[in-house]
Amino acid sequence: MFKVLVSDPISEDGIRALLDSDQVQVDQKTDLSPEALKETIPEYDGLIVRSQTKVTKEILECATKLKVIGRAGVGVDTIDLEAATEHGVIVVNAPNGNTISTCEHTFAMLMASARNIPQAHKTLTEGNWDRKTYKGVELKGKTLGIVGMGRIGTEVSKRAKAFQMNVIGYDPFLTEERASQIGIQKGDLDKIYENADFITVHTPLIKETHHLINKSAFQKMKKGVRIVNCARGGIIDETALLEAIDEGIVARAALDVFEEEPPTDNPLVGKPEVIVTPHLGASTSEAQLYVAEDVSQEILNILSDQPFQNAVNMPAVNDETRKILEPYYLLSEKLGEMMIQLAKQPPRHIKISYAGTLTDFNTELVTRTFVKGLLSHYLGEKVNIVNATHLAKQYGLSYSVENTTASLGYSGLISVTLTTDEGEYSAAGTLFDGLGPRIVHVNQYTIDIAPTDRLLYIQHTDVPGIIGHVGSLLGKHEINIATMQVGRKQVGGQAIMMLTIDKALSEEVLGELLQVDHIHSAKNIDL
Ligand SMILES: NC(=O)C1=CN([C@@H]2O[C@H](COP(=O)(O)OP(=O)(O)OC[C@H]3O[C@@H](n4cnc5c(N)ncnc54)[C@H](O)[C@@H]3O)[C@@H](O)[C@H]2O)C=CC1
Ligand SMILES: O=C(O)CCC(=O)C(=O)O
Repeated sequence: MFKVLVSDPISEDGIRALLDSDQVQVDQKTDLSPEALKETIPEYDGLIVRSQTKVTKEILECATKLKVIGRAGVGVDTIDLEAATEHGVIVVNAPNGNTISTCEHTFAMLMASARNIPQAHKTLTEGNWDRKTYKGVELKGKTLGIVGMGRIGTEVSKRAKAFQMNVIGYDPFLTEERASQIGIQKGDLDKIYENADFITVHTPLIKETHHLINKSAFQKMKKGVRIVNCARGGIIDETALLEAIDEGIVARAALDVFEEEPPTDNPLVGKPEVIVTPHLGASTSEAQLYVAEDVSQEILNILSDQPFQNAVNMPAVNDETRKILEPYYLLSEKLGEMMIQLAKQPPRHIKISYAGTLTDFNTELVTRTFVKGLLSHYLGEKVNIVNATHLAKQYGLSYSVENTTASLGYSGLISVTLTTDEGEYSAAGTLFDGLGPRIVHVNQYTIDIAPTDRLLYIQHTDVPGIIGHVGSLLGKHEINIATMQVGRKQVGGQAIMMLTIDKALSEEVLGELLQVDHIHSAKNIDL
């Protein structure tokens, strides 16, 4: 039975799939302090949060069983992603469920700022009938600048078009073609600042977007611009915004989000030119239902080892690709385990080449599985496909991946080279129809062996009688040989022998083997 903790208020109907599952016990504890969360988190396999719970490094360090964090929303800036990845915890979000609600809230803020609705409401409820102060502006014919043309930005642009606004969008991924499909102009920040009567931001809060709208940006804007932020506090520099309002550059600001939430002593809150809402963009019944349904389903999928879509620290693989690649996961993991045991020094670099049909797919998970196999031999269960490449980096182990045409006649081939300070180790594997994974090259010798539990790897000179010696020595020690493969590059030259055996050789037996003339090394390989 898996245990999932819901630590923020989430739609109960939305988590129905989890509540009804007989594989999962759900605990809803929405008033935990960070200390209390640290104490309780070790019990849980899954955690569902909105933006209230801050999933910090310290909490993740205590989360010894945690496999997945579900963010019922888009922004994952309240989760320490690096720490989650390091601890092998998959983070999934619900990127689509609150798009419309947030877009509609943005539009409500835009219109409220055009017509001074909250300010007018306030004066009237205070007993004043003031029609002069609150003269507004029309949207029709005005220019709206949208910074961030992702899901929400795009929906905002559609609604702005319906209001007959001119829209200029800026996004590093916005092409001319897409802009013209949506019916907007593609611009850059300067074009937006120069032309926009309204500006709305819809980017994530990341290093590049922190204080994206700053003092110098405000200096370039049209006098009387109205600005909306329903994305994240911190995209707009609040100090610079305050100055720009005081200087008369910004006529109105409408903010749903703040650098500090809830805002304390924030001079923007209460300023007559500023409309504020307490991070309500996604607060509709519909959005809360959708995001809770989406993360619940993802959590169920992850806990039951089914495909999932919205991991932010893992690549998504569709069902069809997964079916094709799944057998290669086992092969690549075994290759990784084998190669780390073959290497005599710590690896510095891994080069993975994919050939044949594998080049048609996103093989990132195959790569991660290889790295997992390689690391887990020494690091054990703490390594998984979420943190494998991250951990590799921590150990100074770099990797590169390439697609090649050198499939050597196999339908799909994975070739790997490990570089160490004292040389390279290589291996390649494929899938044989009906036979499953096979290792077909080791250190440039051609062989054909299934990566089963226990292998014996021998390097020797190609002379008559070696196979007999090995066979009788293992027989003497009652070690059964299941299969044996010999690979050589030329007659009488260096050769390798790989055996599938039923039990590992003790140090003594390995020692005896090394006494045999022409045997240079022998090694148990545990897979
Ligand atoms: N107020 C609220 O309650 C809610 C806020 N949000 C926030 O809204 C924001 C946008 O959400 P979505 O549209 O779903 O995300 P999205 O990922 O679909 O779109 C974000 C876009 O920003 C673009 N971008 C990144 N850096 C940029 C830069 N420097 N300049 C211009 N564009 C840049 C990206 O290319 C991407 O297209 C996020 O920060 C999210 O957390 C989302 C839902 C609710
Ligand atoms: O959970 C919420 O209401 C916040 C939503 C949000 O900001 C997001 O999805 O990024």
